[in-house]
Amino acid sequence: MDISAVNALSYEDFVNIFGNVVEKCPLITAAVWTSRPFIGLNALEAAINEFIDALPESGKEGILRCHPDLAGRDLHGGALTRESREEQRRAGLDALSSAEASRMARLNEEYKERFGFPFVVCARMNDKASILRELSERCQNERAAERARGIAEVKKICRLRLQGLVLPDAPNKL
Ligand SMILES: NC(=O)N[C@H]1NC(=O)NC1=O
Repeated sequence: MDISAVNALSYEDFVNIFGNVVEKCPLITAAVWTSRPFIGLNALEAAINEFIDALPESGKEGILRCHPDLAGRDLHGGALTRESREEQRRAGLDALSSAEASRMARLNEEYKERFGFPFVVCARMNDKASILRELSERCQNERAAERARGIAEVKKICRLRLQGLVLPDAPNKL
């Protein structure tokens, strides 16, 4: 779909198509519909990022809490969104050894216990080894730094999901 097709969508269709670019947060999509017309994919992404940045810290934590654990119960129970399942599969998280799976589960719990929100990382820019390493390192951070880091990862996930739905902006004709 190109950007003019995106701009022509009703809000119902817009939310149906883009409602999960931020995991389980269709409210964000519904809010940015008002900012149409978008001049391109980057403008749509910028509107989403601005909305997120304007939220109070509790709202940002709320976004993080909408994310499923990586390699967690939802992956094994088949309860993930289509997008999350595909991202976790590509990173190899559906094929962990039992040692890797128990390490991931233990670190995820430790992280949630410490911060009160789940560990979020852009799985498509990682593999299982880098995810485990990062999870272990980030458990040592301060809460505010982790909140900001998690939101930065949400934005990366969002960009890749948007790119899967919208054609890239045409290069500038100078
Ligand atoms: N917890 C977490 O990072 N989940 C997300 N990461 C990602 O790439 N897809 C997700 O659902």
